[in-house]
Amino acid sequence: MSVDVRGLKITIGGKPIVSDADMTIADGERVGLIGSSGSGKSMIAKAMLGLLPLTAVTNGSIDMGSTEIIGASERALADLRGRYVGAVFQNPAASLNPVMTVAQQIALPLRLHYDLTKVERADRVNALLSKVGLDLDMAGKYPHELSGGQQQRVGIATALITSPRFIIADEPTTALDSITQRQIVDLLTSLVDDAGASMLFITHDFSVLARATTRCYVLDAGRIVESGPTADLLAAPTTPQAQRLVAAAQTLTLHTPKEDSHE
Ligand SMILES: Nc1ncnc2c1ncn2[C@@H]1O[C@H](COP(=O)(O)OP(=O)(O)OP(=O)(O)O)[C@@H](O)[C@H]1O
Repeated sequence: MSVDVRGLKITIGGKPIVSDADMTIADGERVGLIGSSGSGKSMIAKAMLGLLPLTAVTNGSIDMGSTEIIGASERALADLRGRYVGAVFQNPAASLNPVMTVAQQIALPLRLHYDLTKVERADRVNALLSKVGLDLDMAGKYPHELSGGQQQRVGIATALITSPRFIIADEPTTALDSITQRQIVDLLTSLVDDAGASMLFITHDFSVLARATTRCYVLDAGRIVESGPTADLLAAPTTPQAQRLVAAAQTLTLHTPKEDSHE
């Protein structure tokens, strides 16, 4: 699904959080949004999901597969989130429901938005468990019984269970160690590509960005200051803001060790 953001402006309590942001994500494209802490990345993600705080004033346009998000009804937004847009968040432990089993968690979007039998739901959950690399005996476990990497695999399965056309990944690997980061980035990108979906991948780490995306936007203090192919931006950033981020990333390079499992 394509996403077209035009002149997005978010203000909270009179304070500008995002100013005149323009972004496009083509159907099937993986695009990054990078910026330092507090630059407004999550606010853009929340605006796309229709989940901004009630105190936020939003202007501009977010066209998502021909649906205008800004000003859409709660019902339209819930339907869009449930069926067409999937989200993976930073802290899997906090975004999973602690009293739901893995299977219940993954099946929840299906229960809320689709009229399927219990058996059909279980079949889809089992298929997705294997796609995200979790054993079927994980289905009955609770989040606290899983490692951080396994929890994020459940988060990815929950985001993908309805076969969404657009995935928003908001710092999905920040809470993980570097080996697990690499596995989760590779898993997410391959599942998104297999599904032919598009993705916005938010991070403050250029090395993760290089692995996850082909094109990216640099956000600084709520403004998009640079954009282009991720490899070019990483090799030759032109704005001082992007140059600072790249320099910081060079000291925090993703490890590429030989061993495969560290969960
Ligand atoms: N609920 C809120 N009410 C008021 N201001 C908020 C709220 N949430 C975030 N902000 C402010 O909005 C700005 C952007 O925050 P945001 O979470 O989008 O940053 P970010 O780039 O995602 O940072 P990080 O990388 O640390 O997650 C910050 O100045 C933050 O203090």
